[in-house]
Amino acid sequence: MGHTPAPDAPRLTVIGTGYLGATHAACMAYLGYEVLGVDIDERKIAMLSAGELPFFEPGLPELLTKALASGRLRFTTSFAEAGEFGDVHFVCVGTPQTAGSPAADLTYVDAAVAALAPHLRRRALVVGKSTVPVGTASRLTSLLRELAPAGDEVELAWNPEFLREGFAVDDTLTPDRLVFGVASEWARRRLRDAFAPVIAEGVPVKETDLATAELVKVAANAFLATKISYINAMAEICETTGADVRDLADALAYDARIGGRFLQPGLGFGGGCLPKDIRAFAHRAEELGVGRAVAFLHDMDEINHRRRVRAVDLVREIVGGSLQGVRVAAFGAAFKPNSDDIRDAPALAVSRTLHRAGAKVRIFDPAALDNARRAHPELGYGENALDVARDADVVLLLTEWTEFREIDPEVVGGVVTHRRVLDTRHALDPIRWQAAGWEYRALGRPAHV
Ligand SMILES: NC(=O)c1ccc[n+]([C@@H]2O[C@H](COP(=O)([O-])OP(=O)(O)OC[C@H]3O[C@@H](n4cnc5c(N)ncnc54)[C@H](O)[C@@H]3O)[C@@H](O)[C@H]2O)c1
Ligand SMILES: O=c1ccn([C@@H]2O[C@H](COP(=O)(O)OP(=O)(O)O[C@H]3O[C@H](CO)[C@@H](O)[C@H](O)[C@H]3O)[C@@H](O)[C@H]2O)c(=O)[nH]1
Repeated sequence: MGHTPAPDAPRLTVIGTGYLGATHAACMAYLGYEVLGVDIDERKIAMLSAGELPFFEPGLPELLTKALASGRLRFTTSFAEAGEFGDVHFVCVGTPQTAGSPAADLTYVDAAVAALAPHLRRRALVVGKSTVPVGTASRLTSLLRELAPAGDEVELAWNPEFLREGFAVDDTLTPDRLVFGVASEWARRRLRDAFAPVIAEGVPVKETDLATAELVKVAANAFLATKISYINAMAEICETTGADVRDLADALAYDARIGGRFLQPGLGFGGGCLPKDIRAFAHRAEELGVGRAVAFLHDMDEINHRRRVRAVDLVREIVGGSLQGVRVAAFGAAFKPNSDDIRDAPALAVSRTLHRAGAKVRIFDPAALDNARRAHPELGYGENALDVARDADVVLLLTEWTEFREIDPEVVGGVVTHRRVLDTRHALDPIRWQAAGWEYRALGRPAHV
């Protein structure tokens, strides 16, 4: 904790202490600020106060411990305490997809602002970090001014967050950029005060209006989702022409204008962000009468979904027909490696479909096993990769954890019934697996690879 707070540094609250908020709170305390984390979930607050992280994120437990020990980080469920304590309040609550609709569910954001506002009795800045449909900030500004005793003294800004799970600490301490959506010079300066140590490291700051800041976030996620779906669309073409999407992607990536990042073909995107964000963006554009501008996002969503369908079809092909009674070893449940997050996880979607088709699926994941078990008790689970591979008719690599990449095909081969593997993430070395007598298949690659 080598950072010294500036004497006039604002005191921060972080409302919503999930993947984003807990990371933000611990990192800001690490950077020298006095921080109060606020959540309505008492269990979460008790855990965080005791230095226990309620989710898996590399590097964050250590940072949380240090931040608590410094005395600069505390947690509470009291909005009165938050209003009394904070000069700058970051709103980090969830904005999931609404059940039965593509729209973002804004009830948590509205509730958080409505709970905080009555306790804002002096000049304060409320900063939205949650991902929201454009126009939300303008609506929340009116709500704040109506409910806050300090009235016009309370301002709203938008500071969208771009961190990736698995890299959340680094992405928070050294982000690619900061985006500040502000409506006044005072708000602009206050936000700069709240990020002074990050800005001092040379991180670029883009200052803009509230609507643009809201849009930057969904535009970025829509672009990333489109890039992934683009290469997966090419995988579909490869599958019908006998071409190899792995070689295609590698060849495209040499062109610096295209680049190889987010061009990994495979089972497609999942998680608590990209899927729901592209749906909410398309929906919001339709509400605004400009749906045609981003109508392609519906196609991106469908391409993404078809990868999951294709993976199941390929399992059928590999086992030669019916899935009834087929024993499947599923390596992975999390939506990506280095995370325990199973929100819209492609891996679990495939396992669930196979289970519904009569297969006997057993899953192992290094971090997401408990979450998967809780959410899908109907599926089978094992304590390690070898355990779930025992007597399997086919092995599926669904989440590309390093542990799975490095697994010895000879050792796995010793416990399965049939040496057949489907690599949905292009994470295994086909030559090594084939040399060990495995029939190796991968999405978007010809059977002989
Ligand atoms: N997870 C990420 O990597 C990430 C990255 C960038 C942006 N975002 C965005 O950040 C937001 C939060 O995402 P998350 O993944 O951290 O979600 P999450 O579900 O992990 O956390 C949300 C937290 O908000 C709390 N909460 C709900 N209502 C509340 C209220 N009224 N008052 C106080 N707390 C309340 C919940 O109890 C929960 O702890 C979303 O808008 C998401 O799109 C997430
Ligand atoms: O080339 C690729 C890259 C990613 N994925 C998949 O795409 C999903 C999303 O991956 P990633 O973007 O790394 O994870 P998130 O933590 O969801 O982060 C995204 O969503 C966050 C929440 O909005 C943003 O802050 C981040 O910038 C944005 O990358 C995962 O299922 C990956 O397996 C691919 O299939 N191919």
